[in-house]
Amino acid sequence: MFIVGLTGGIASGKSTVAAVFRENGIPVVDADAIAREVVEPGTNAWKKIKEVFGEEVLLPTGYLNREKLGEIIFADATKRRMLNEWTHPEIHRTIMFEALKHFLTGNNYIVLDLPLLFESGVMLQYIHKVICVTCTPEQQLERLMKRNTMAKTLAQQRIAAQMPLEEKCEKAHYVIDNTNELEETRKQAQRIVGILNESWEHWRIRLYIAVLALVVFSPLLYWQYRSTST
Ligand SMILES: CC(C)(COP(=O)(O)OP(=O)(O)OC[C@H]1O[C@@H](n2cnc3c(N)ncnc32)[C@H](O)[C@@H]1O)[C@@H](O)C(=O)NCCC(=O)NCCS
Ligand SMILES: Nc1ncnc2c1ncn2[C@@H]1O[C@H](COP(=O)(O)OP(=O)(O)OP(=O)(O)O)[C@@H](O)[C@H]1O
Repeated sequence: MFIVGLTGGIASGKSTVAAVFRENGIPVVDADAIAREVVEPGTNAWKKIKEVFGEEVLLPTGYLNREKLGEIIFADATKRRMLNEWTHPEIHRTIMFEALKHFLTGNNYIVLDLPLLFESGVMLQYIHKVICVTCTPEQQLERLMKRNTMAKTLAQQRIAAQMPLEEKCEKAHYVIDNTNELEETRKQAQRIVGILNESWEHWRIRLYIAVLALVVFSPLLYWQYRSTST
C-alpha cells in the first residue's frame, strides 16, 4: 500500500485538501470520522468514558455530549491522555482495517487524514509521504472560532493541545499554504496530487520488480538449498 498522510493543525484546512484528492479518485480515510465511530454507545471506549467522566458527558440519547467532553479534556492534559489511551488504539486498528479494505478492492494508493499523525506517531511507520496544511496562528484561531462558534479561550485551548503547526510542517515532505483564497490552496493541492501520482508509479514499479525477483529466484534458492543439504 502507498499511504499519504494528510495532517496540520485543528482548522488549518485539511478538509479542502482532502476534497481535491477525492475529486482525483484517490480514497481518503478520515480519522476524525473513525474517532466518532469508536465512541458510539456500547463500545469499550464509550463505557470507559461513562465510567470515569460520568453521565454528565452523555446526551439523553446515550451518545456523547462532545461539546462537554471537549471542554473537559482540552482543559486538562491528564484527562486528555486518558481519553487518547481509550480511543487511539481502536482508531488505529480501524484505520488499518479501512486501508486493507481499499487494498482488497484494488485501491492501493490512499490518503489518511489524521490530525494527530505526529503527536501519536503510531501510524508514521506505514506512511510514505506526509502533507501538512498550514495557515497563520491568527487565521487558525479565527477560523476555528467561526466554524465551531466557539469562545476564544476554548479555541486557544484546543490549539494548544496539539504540536505547534510550524513544527508539524517542518517534519512533512510537502507543505500546503492555506493563508490565501481557497482556490489558491486547491491549486497547490492539485500540483501535489500530480507529484504523488508519479511517486506512486515509481513505488509500484519497484514493488513489481521485487515480486518478480522473488518469483524468479525462489525456485533457484530452493534448488540450491536442496543440493547443499543432501
Ligand atoms: C473530545 C471530542 C469528543 C471533541 O469532539 P468535537 O466534535 O468537538 O471535535 P472533533 O472530534 O470533530 O475534533 C476536531 C479536531 O479536534 C482535534 N482533536 C480531537 N481530539 C484531540 C486530542 N485528543 N488531542 C488533540 N487534538 C484533538 C483534532 O484536530 C480534530 O480534527 C473528540 O475530539 C474526541 O473524542 N477526541 C479523542 C479522539 C481523537 O484523538 N480524535 C482526533 C483524531 S484521531
Ligand atoms: N483559505 C481559507 N480562507 C477562508 N476560510 C478558510 C480557508 N480554509 C479553510 N477555511 C475555513 O476554516 C475552517 C477550517 O477549515 P477546515 O474544516 O478545512 O479545516 P480542517 O483542518 O479540516 O479542520 P479540523 O481538522 O479541525 O476538522 C472552515 O470553516 C473553512 O471553511
